[in-house]
Amino acid sequence: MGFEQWTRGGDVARLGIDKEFLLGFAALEKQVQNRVLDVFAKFEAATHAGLHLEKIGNVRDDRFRTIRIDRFWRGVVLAPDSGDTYTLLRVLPHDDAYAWAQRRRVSVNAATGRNEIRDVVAIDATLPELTRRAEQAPSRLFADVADKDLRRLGIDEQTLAFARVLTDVRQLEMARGFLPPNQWDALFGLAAGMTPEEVWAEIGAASEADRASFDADDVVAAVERSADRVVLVDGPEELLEVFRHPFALWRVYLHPTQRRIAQARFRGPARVTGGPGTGKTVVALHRARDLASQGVGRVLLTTFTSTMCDSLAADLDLLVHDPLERERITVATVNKIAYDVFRAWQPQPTILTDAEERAVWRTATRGLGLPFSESFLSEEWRQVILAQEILTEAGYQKARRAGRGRPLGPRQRAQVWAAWRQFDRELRASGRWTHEMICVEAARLLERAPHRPYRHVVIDEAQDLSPVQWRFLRTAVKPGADDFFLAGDAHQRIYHNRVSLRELGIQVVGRSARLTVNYRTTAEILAWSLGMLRGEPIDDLDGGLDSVAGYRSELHGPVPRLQGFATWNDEIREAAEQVRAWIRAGVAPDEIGVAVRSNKFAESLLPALHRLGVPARLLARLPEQQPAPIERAGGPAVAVGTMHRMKGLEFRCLTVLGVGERQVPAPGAVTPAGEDEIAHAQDVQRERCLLFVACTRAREELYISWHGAQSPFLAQLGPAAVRST
Ligand SMILES: Nc1ncnc2c1ncn2[C@@H]1O[C@H](COP(=O)(O)OP(=O)(O)OP(=O)(O)O)[C@@H](O)[C@H]1O
Repeated sequence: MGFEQWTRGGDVARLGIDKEFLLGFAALEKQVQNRVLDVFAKFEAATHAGLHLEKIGNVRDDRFRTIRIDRFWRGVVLAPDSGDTYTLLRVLPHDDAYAWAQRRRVSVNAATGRNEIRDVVAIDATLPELTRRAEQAPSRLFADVADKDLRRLGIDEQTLAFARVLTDVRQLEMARGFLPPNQWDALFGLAAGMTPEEVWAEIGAASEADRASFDADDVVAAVERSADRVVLVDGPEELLEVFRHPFALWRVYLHPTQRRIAQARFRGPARVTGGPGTGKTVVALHRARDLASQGVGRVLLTTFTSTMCDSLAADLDLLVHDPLERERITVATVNKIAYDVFRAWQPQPTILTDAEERAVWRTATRGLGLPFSESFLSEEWRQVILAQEILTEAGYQKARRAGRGRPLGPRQRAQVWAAWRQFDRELRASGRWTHEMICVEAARLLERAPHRPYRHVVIDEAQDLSPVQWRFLRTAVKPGADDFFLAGDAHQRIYHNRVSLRELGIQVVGRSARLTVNYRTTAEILAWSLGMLRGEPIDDLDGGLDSVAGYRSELHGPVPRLQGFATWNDEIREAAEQVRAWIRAGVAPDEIGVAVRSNKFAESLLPALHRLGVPARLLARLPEQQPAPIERAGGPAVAVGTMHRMKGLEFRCLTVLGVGERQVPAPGAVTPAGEDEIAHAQDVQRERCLLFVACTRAREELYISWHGAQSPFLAQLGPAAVRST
């Protein structure tokens, strides 16, 4: 074994840090982590004469080196043939580090130009057995894909030979650890039913002209193109910054599609869609930073609950280091921004609670003897009168009521208008306001103001904003390039709001991208949860229908466990047992969530879990769309909350309780079919989406139970581990 001195005439080197290195680093004990930092900070500065890279004997690729961390640990480093860009690949125990490097080879992907490392020994060892099985199998996994398409997607000769003998997607999944990663991604996309064109776009394949410039031996150029896997740092401070939050991979490594959208320049409003856990929030955060770094004007990063805003702000603090850039970004709920604008005009508005609002509608209908419920009137006001900014009865008589179901004749419209006038008078007389009225007023104020407060607005969970919130935001930003950026998923709509972006003057046509790779949830939980939505016609906010096709996860774990019980108490007992089992298995209590449909269930659950020895805290009860502080009782505790409260959160393990026929869909949240068929169908769909949202908060394990008969949403689902007690 030879030694290579690290000092190179005082040149300052650049270090690349591979995603796997950072993950390995995160798992080390603090003391060893400090040693790693020490070694590489010095390595980076190229001043420590005693440091050396060690060549490895018996290798398939002589660009691998090891570096000593301490007696036990070694780093594996990719050294360039020339130049000073070294990439930290792995941190492993001594013998494993050598074995790892001896089995592998680096190459440059022909489609993406990025670096790929494959386990040559594993590929060679697996191929004969797969070939033997393929000869007996009736069909092959990629029988329908031509060689030329595979090659265009960057599949090289060794991987092609391997792909051709695959007969089952499970074989491909098992090969994930040893095939070159970009090529594996391309094959996995094809196996998931994507067309070669879709895969081509998703892997971030380069244009023909760029491909021609790729040099298969130039691993340094390839490292520079590998931003999804390797982050390049230029000094010890940058190195320290990356190592400071080793679990937050999303800060440094983005999927090529995520990066493209986060950094793109758009002529007008743009949006990113995608299933749960595909990194839409991550894209919104990176985009907010990117826009702030342009220095063109203020950026608003917003969503509809303050719990989610708190988490956006915390993540933004991790992501943005430049105080000037951070200062340019405001993170606040839409209601809070509107409220601030409003207060400049009227300092102390009194806000109506939900219960008070219902009482005012009740008084209006009773006083006028009208045949409408409070909830019907309140929705008619929000979804039609406010949404279309209707100011006169004549305007309301002519208004389109798309999606409102129950038809209203001229006489009934006159009655609704009378009720609304009464409601409005009552509120004005008592000086009270709803959030919607504040938004409307704030929008009027901004329209008259000489300047718009923001240059860019980035909206997360856009599917749940109400029409008046959209109108307010429209007035908060000057129309133009990069004015709006929306992140959202119509399948996760859990409130009543249905909007047409086009009608609101927010045109995203041609500036929309979709993410499909789920980073949060295992394939087992995702596939099962998606089953709930299959066939549901979900509108995409833009006059079309959204689809769940192509959503997939590369993570694996157990299938969701489902169990029915005779009583609620039996359910709670088993849930407590499940939670204790997770804690015994090493899951921290605050990485566990318990979701239920109603506040009533959540509140009864908390003391019961305490009695059964489970440390638990409540995601506090507050009116919807209000801040949700977490009640803390000291120490890490399991989070108990309603399905609504689960939005924007994620847990390693999750149980969803009370998914019975009488609880989900919640009878009080569904308009009876006899009263209004369209409203009924919409309400049922929203309840279905709510259960979907709750289930997709689970990262590794999902346990669902009910008492009595199970929810009809579960009854239609495919195989999972179901038991009945
Ligand atoms: N490029 C990435 N690398 C590593 N982790 C990522 C990446 N992108 C997203 N994640 C992680 O995946 C999880 C889901 O991301 P995020 O919350 O942005 O998804 P989302 O699409 O907004 O989800 P949902 O719609 O369900 O709220 C988070 O834990 C996030 O850190």
